[in-house]
Amino acid sequence: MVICCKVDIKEGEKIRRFLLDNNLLNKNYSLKKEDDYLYIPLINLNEDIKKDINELINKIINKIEFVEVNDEYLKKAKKRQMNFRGYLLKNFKKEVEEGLIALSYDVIGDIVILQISDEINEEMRKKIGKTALKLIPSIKSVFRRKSNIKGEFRIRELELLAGEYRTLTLYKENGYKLWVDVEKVYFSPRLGWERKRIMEKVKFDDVVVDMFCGVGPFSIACKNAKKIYAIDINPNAIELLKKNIELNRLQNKITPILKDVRMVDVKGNRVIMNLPKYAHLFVDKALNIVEDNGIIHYYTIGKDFNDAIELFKSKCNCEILEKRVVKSYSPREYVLVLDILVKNI
Ligand SMILES: C[S@@+](CC[C@H](N)C(=O)[O-])C[C@H]1O[C@@H](n2cnc3c(N)ncnc32)[C@H](O)[C@@H]1O
Repeated sequence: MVICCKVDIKEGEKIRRFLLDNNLLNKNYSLKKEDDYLYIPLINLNEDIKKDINELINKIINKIEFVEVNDEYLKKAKKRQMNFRGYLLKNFKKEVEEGLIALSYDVIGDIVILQISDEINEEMRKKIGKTALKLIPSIKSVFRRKSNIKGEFRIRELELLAGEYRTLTLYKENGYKLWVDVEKVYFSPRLGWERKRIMEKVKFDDVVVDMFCGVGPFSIACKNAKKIYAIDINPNAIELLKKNIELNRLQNKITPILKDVRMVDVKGNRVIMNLPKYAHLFVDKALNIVEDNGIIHYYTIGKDFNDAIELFKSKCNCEILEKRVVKSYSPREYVLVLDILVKNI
């Protein structure tokens, strides 16, 4: 049995608030409406407390009645679910502090990718995966990063921890949609804000060259431009890019090109170089693509901007319009972006 305060429904919210503020509300049960009355569950009260409440509540309303109600009558309030980070902190605090399990994870469509070290045994990894499946909303598959990003295609190995083995998913950001295969192409949802920043800079008469386009998130973010050349060497990325062009109805603007960018002959006034680890090797090609007074969005890895600035200053007459840290890369390094106005070469 649960003790409830039975009050006129019109006074219900006022009394509920009062009981909540005084820690008298029993949060394990829901409130129940019946006819013109509201039954508000209370924590266990002895007769003295009941008398005190009565006096207090009588100052707010004239009549209050305490009734005992069968607890099945009051629907049990849903226990507030712990979130996944809370679960990790509660059960794996030491491993989190030692860097074996990361609190951050990537959600790409209905797929989540966790960061759990090989040092955590397989049984435990799968247990964490199953919990992620329960606690992270709208998720169908849980993977963990099994390797770093590697190779020319900049992809990583994944290990399925829970849910279905499916790596293709639909991702939404900044008002556009993208098919992404988390196993076959590079994709980072952590660049969503950066893509928005570029999106806001694009002008209607821009010709964009996205030198390392992947499935096309930057190219599609530039959809207000006049023309976009989207280049990548990974056939899976270009296949998905083609689907993404259709999905976002950009057939008239984006030209997909499956080639090594060094073999592509195009020109543009806005060049995107999103290959942070190796972009420095492609600066000459970018300078060959960019028109005078065009802009290069140069992504690189470093602890500061100095090397990148020196590299460009040594090769052309340019001005750094903007520079910012995009995300962390390793404990002491960041992914950096510089917007470089190339006046002439
Ligand atoms: C870091 S990913 C970026 C992908 C995409 N811009 C994004 O934000 O999701 C770099 C991409 O460059 C492609 N790539 C690497 N070397 C290339 C080259 N020489 N020519 C064209 N694309 C290349 C890889 O296949 C990969 O898809």
